[in-house]
Amino acid sequence: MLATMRLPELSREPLSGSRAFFAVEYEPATNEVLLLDQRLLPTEIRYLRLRKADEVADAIRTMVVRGAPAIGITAAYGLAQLAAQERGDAAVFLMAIGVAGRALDATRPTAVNLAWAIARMARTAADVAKLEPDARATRMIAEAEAIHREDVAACKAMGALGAKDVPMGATVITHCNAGALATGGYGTALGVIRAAHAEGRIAKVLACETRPYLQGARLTSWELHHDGIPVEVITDSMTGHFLSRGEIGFAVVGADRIAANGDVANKIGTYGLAVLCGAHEVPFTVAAPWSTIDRRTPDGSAIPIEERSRDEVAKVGASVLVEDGIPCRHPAFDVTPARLVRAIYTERGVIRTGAGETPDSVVRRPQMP
Ligand SMILES: CSC[C@H]1O[C@H](OP(=O)(O)O)[C@H](O)[C@@H]1O
Repeated sequence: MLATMRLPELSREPLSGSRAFFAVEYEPATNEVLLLDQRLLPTEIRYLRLRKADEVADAIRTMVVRGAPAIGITAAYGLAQLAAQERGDAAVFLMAIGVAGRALDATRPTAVNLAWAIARMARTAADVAKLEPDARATRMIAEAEAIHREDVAACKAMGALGAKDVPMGATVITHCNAGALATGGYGTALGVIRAAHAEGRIAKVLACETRPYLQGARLTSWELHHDGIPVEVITDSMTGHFLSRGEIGFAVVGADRIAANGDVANKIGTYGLAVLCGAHEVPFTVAAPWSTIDRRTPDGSAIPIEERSRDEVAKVGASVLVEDGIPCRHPAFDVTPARLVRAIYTERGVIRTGAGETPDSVVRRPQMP
């Protein structure tokens, strides 16, 4: 694993669409997976060059890269990288992809995009297993790049749809980071915010700090500030105060898994924000690619909630907040019931959960020509 302190040179245009920064890219010339180490933001910009699938799995597990779509794309590149390294026959190739896929799948349980991307790469592996090694690798890399490109396109499509619902001159609140740092580029909730800002709809964004891992304070404010979008950081405990004073007009967050009935798993603290938005009649909305929707999960009660390390609650950097030996709980996600969600913006259309729609409503809707 090598590191560089500046945007790495790439042999082609970044698929993220940004020359400023990216969460994940693949470098075909060296067969490396490039990751911005988000654990160090905002104080240090450091890119890691990963050369083995087990390094990629560790990077997802330790949140070098995080965010539902971004970890799916990263896992896809990890499998493509392995495909370029594995020279054995079809059986050996499929065994290697299967072992690595299971290791990647075990890194984080809640974001369904991870399992979705691994399953898609496994199907490709089965299709190409009997080809010559170079041809196999080419197809696997192309599939991972397609997953990446599709995610960026989905972010822009859902962004445009969600922006239409943002009231002119709104102060918009968002929780955690559902931006370019959490996706292949542009962002889901921050995609809605970027599109609404481009249309002159946003007065400012309130970014919840998002304890305990602080993705809002460390990542969302960093992204929006660098994009010239006015942003203020508030502590999670301040949301009720600003809602009660009528200072927030719209809420949009990301998602890690959306159940068949429209229940939404997202970063811990999302449910409380949704309840407060409901109490103050502020639209609470979600933006997510279709790969986040898991129609095999009937409702939110069936979504596995990742429990992360005590230390992510008990410590911030070198500061110890909780004395050793005192237990801490750390569910990394919670579930917001569909009844509290006004709308879910996806690249396939808007699920008007506030009007009783579910993901199936979009599937059944005649697609625009
Ligand atoms: C665009 S989905 C981002 C989603 O993922 C985050 O979780 P984590 O930072 O633990 O990967 C958070 O739930 C975001 O809304």
